Amino acid sequence: MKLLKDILYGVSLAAVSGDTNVMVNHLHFDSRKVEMDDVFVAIKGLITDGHKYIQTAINQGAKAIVCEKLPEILVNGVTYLEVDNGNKALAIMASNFYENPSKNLKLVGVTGTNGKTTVSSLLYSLFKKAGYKVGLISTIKIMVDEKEYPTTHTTPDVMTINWHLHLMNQEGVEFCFMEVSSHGIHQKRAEGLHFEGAIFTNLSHDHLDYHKTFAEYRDTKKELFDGLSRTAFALTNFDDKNGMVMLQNTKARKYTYALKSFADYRAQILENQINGQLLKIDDNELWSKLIGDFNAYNLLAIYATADILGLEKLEILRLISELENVDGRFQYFISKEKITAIVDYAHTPDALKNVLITINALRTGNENVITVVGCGGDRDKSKRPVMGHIASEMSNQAIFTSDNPRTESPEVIIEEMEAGVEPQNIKKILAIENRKQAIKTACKLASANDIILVAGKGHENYQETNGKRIDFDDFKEVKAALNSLNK
Ligand SMILES: CC(=O)N[C@H]1[C@@H](OP(=O)(O)OP(=O)(O)OC[C@H]2O[C@@H](n3ccc(=O)[nH]c3=O)[C@H](O)[C@@H]2O)O[C@H](CO)[C@@H](O)[C@@H]1O[C@H](C)C(=O)N[C@@H](C)C(=O)N[C@H](CCC(=O)O)C(=O)O
Ligand SMILES: Nc1ncnc2c1ncn2[C@@H]1O[C@H](COP(=O)(O)OP(=O)(O)OP(=O)(O)O)[C@@H](O)[C@H]1O
Ligand SMILES: N[C@H](CCC[C@H](N)C(=O)O)C(=O)O
Ligand SMILES: [Mg+2]
Repeated sequence: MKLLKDILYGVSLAAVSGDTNVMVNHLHFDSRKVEMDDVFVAIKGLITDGHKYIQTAINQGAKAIVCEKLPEILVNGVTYLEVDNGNKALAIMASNFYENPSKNLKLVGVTGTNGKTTVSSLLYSLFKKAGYKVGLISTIKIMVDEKEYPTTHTTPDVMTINWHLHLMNQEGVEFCFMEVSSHGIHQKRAEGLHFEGAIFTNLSHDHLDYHKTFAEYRDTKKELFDGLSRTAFALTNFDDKNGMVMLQNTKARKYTYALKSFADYRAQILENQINGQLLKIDDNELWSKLIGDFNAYNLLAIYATADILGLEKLEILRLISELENVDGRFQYFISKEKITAIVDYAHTPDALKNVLITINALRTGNENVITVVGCGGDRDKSKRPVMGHIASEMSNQAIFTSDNPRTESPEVIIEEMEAGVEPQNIKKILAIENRKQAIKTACKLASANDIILVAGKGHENYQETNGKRIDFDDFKEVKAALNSLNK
C-alpha cells in the first residue's frame, strides 16, 4: 500500500474533495482493472471517455478518483481529485508510484518516422556487447537486460513503461533505449520521464489521420526535445530538413549527424552489397552487415550516441561491425534457385522508397524486383496511393495484398493503393488479397537472381482482421514458398 499524497506529488490539483492521507493499493486508467482500494484515473480517449466509468470503478472498490471534472454526486469515503489533463496527471503519478525509476538509469528516447526500432534495438545490442546491463522498450519487445517481455505498442502506456523501468532498476540496468512514437508523445505516455538524451532519425509521411497536418506531426515529435534538461543530450539528423527544428527550443547539449552536410558526426558510404556495407566514420573504416543508405544513418546515430554516452570510439566501431539485422528489417534469404527474398517492415512511403532504392542498387544486370505490399487498415489512408505508386514505379512487378486490414475492407484498401499507380505501370501490378497467395505468386513469378521484397509487416507474427489475429509470418511464408518451388 502507498500513501495517496505521495503518488500525487507534483500533480497540480484544481480541486480536492476528501482525504489524500489515505493508503491506496494500485493505480489504473482502465476501470475494468480496478480492485479494492485502487486509484482510478479517468482519461478522455478517442473512442470513449474514462469519466463514464467513474461509478463502475467505485463499485469495484476504487478509493480515489482522478478526473478532469468532478462528478455531480460524490460518494462518501472516496477521495476525488480534479486535474487539468488526466493523461499528464497519470504520467506523473505513474512515475511516483514506481519511485521515479527513470531517474535511476540513463534513459535515451528515439523518435522519428522510421528507424526507431532499428536504432534502439541496435543500441541495446551494442551496450550489451560492451558489457553493460541494458533495457529496451521497442515495437518488437521490451527487454529488462536479458529478460524479454511482450509489448502491444511502440511506446506503451505510462504505467507499463514505469513498471518495466522499475524492473530495470531492480536488475541494476544502467542504460535503457526507448522508442518514442508521436502517438506516445501526444497521449503523454513519455511525460514525467527523466531522459538522459533523445535521438531524432527522420521525418516523413505517416499518421496524418491522427495528427491531421504534417506541421502538427513534426511539432509533436519536437516536444520530446523541448522537454529535455540542460544536462541531457539532443542528437539530430542534420540531413533531414526537420532535423534542426527538433533542436530549436531544447535546453539540452546539441549534437548533429549527417552523411551529406557538415555535422558533429559524419560518415561516408564506400561500398554497399547484399551482405553488408563499408562506411568511413571519423577516418576509420567500418564494415556492417546492415545495408542501405538509411542504415548508414542509423549506424551513424548509434555511433554518435555511444560516443556521447562515453564509450571508446574504436571499441564502438568494433562492436557495430558485430551487429546483426533487427528482426523483420531487411531480413533476407537466398533460395537454391538463387532467388533472394527480403522481408522488411517498410510501412511508410519513405521506408518503402528507401528499401527499393537499396534493392535496385544491388542489381547488376536485368534481374527483376518483385514487390509484395499492402497497407494497414484503420491507419493513415493518404499513405495508400503513395505507397502504391512507389511499389509499382520502382519494381518490375508489384503485387498488392492485405497488411493488417483491422476493421476495413481489404479490397477497398487495395483499390486505394491502385489509385496511385500511373497508367504506364498498371500492367505491372496484380491484386491478390490473400497475403499467403500473394507471396506464393511472387515466388512462382521469380527466376534466378530476381529479388522479392515482402514489405510492411516485418517481424509481426500475426495478421489482424476485425479484432482477430491469425498466425502469420512473412519470413516463414516466403521461405516455405521458395523451398517448395520446383523450377
Ligand atoms: C489511437 C490510439 O493511440 N489509441 C490509444 C488510446 O486509446 P483511446 O483513446 O481509444 O482510448 P478509449 O478506448 O477511448 O478509452 C478512454 C479511456 O477510457 C478507459 N476505459 C474504457 C472502457 C472501459 O470500460 N473502462 C475504461 O476505463 C480506457 O482505459 C481509457 O483510459 O489509449 C489506449 C490506452 O493507452 C491505447 O491502448 C490506444 O492505442 C490503440 C490500441 C492503438 O492502436 N494505438 C496505435 C495507433 C499507437 O499508439 N501506435 C503507436 C505507434 C505509431 C507509430 O509511430 O508507428 C504506438 O506507440 O504504438
Ligand atoms: N533511418 C531510416 N530512414 C528511413 N527508413 C528507414 C530507416 N531505418 C529503417 N527504415 C525503414 O523503415 C522500416 C521500419 O524501421 P523501424 O522499425 O526501425 O522504424 P520505426 O520508426 O521503429 O517504425 P514504427 O513507427 O513502426 O515503430 C524499416 O524496415 C526500413 O524499411
Ligand atoms: N506502428 C505502426 C505499425 C504499422 C505496421 C503495419 N503492418 C500496419 O499494420 O499498418 C502503426 O501502428 O501504424
Ligand atoms: Mg518501431
